[in-house]
Amino acid sequence: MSSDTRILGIEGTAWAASAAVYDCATDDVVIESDAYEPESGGIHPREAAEHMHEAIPRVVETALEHARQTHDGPETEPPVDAVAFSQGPGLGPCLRIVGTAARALSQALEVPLVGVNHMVAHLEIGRHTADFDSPVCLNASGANAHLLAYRNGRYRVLGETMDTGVGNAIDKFTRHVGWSHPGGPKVEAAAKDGAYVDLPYVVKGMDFSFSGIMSAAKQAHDDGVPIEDICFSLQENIFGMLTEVAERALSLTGSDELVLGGGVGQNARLREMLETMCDQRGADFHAPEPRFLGDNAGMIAVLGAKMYDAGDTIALPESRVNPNYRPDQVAVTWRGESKRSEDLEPDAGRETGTEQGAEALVDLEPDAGRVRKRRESKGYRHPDLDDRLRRERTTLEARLTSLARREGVPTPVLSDVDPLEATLELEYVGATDLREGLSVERVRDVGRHLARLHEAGFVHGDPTTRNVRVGRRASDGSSGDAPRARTYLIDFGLGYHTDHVEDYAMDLHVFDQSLVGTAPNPDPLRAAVRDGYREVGDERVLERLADVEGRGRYVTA
Ligand SMILES: C[C@@H](O)[C@H](NC(=O)OP(=O)(O)OC[C@H]1O[C@@H](n2cnc3c(N)ncnc32)[C@H](O)[C@@H]1O)C(=O)O
Ligand SMILES: Nc1ncnc2c1ncn2[C@@H]1O[C@H](COP(=O)(O)OP(=O)(O)OP(=O)(O)O)[C@@H](O)[C@H]1O
Ligand SMILES: [Fe+2]
Repeated sequence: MSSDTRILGIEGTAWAASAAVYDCATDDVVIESDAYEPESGGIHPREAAEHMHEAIPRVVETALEHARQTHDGPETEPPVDAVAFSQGPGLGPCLRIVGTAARALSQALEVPLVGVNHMVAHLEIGRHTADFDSPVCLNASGANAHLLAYRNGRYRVLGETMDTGVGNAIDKFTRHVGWSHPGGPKVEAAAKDGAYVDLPYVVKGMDFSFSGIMSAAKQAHDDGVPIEDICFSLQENIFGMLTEVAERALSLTGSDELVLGGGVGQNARLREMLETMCDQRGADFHAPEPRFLGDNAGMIAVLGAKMYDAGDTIALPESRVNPNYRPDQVAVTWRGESKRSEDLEPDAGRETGTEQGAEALVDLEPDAGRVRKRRESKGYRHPDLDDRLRRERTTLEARLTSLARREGVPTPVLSDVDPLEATLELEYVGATDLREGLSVERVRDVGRHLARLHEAGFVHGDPTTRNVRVGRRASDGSSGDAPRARTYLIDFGLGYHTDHVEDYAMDLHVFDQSLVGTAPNPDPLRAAVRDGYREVGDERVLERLADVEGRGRYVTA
């Protein structure tokens, strides 16, 4: 940033009472923090609030003192241009103390207030320190875990945890085994001497869930499995899941930049996996220095400065805190024209040669009417897990692709499968991916197709706009009045049999998120998916979908 803006930032959403001064001219960030460490158990909201009450005035005073000393204007001038604070998400009692302190300071110093979304700050600090243009952001913090990408003035949630945040999941396990909070660093240390044991691994499109793996880990501990092995395997699976969905997000958006944010981002194994994944696919990876990863006011001050420079300040009546403030609720005012393009553009579809998906390399041979798909070994994954996933998914893809066609859903005909080599040979279908050919009619078809699968008792598992092929091949010579082109579902490797309404709703939710993440005007498309689904499927699934979407997952547990 080229301005000479100076901002005081205040953070206190859960455990870190923190204040910082950011000076745009020098790009210096000075942070003063005081951590709350629970005597036993996890974070108690009331105790955390008491900590904020005590520590916030102290850290703010230290930061302000620094601001005064480094201020070279007249003494009558305030030492900073604005006060930025974490407005949410976080623990209500903590947020209110921070909000009150920020309002008081802004009045005393006679400078404006800037209300910062803590999650957006976790990702903007990485974009700032990396100087990336339009990265995909993986936020791995205590109370949250999600993938975000910028599109049309907002950070869109491409994928997220379906239950607890990643740090909280780990902390609950360590509480179960009697270790003190926070557990993440202890798991990291114990994992150094561990060996791999099988644990659940759950991703659904770009969403994921930790409840299954955490119960299995607790059970393994109760059954006497060595703690080092559990810690090692927890890291391999949990971070493997996060890395896999991050790769899927890169593939879906066509971005070649990834940034990491959040307290769990301090974990060296997670960073190593993300780095390896990005290397393997030719993308750039950046993790900010550790002081910017865990909760800290530096990230609040830096984003506060960008917002202030964009004129994004708030009046007192708008300054109420919001414990459930979602990142996609923030109107992004501070991102000008980007160097490459306003929005992320997916890779243009190549119709011959080799296509790199998130999981596989696909050789396209449209003239021969076939494709060969090979699930490549992933260097970031533990070899045992890698073998297991590649085999399981290849077998499932073969089985469910055929099963779906028997249920009347267009899919490629399978000509060969080799689970050991993780390869498939399939019919070449469609003319382009749905991503390049979105229309209301086509997504309505997808709604019908998904309903047919669900009526037959299974889910696709990863129904994104890239996993739908549309249109005829040019050689079909179809024109104007010809029957409407078909809409094919491909890539069933994450599918599974289930009779749970929740799983069906999640399947729709995954498709919905891919529309929101990639379509310029998603709302009519989202309505059409539901219309198509309603024609064939069960209304209860749509009701559950509304429920899935309405769930406030941004609650510190
Ligand atoms: C809403 C806000 O209050 C919340 N903040 C938060 O959760 O604190 P954060 O500093 O981002 O993350 C703390 C988590 O980060 C984990 N953690 C810290 N060091 C770790 C390490 N080396 N390996 C794994 N986890 C680690 C801790 O166990 C803890 O669960 C959030 O951002 O979700
Ligand atoms: N049967 C097919 N006919 C035509 N094109 C195909 C076919 N299968 C795959 N493709 C093309 O290759 C791309 C990648 O294939 P696929 O989705 O199966 O791989 P993947 O690595 O599992 O991808 P991802 O996990 O990113 O969805 C598809 O988006 C599509 O463009
Ligand atoms: Fe955080």
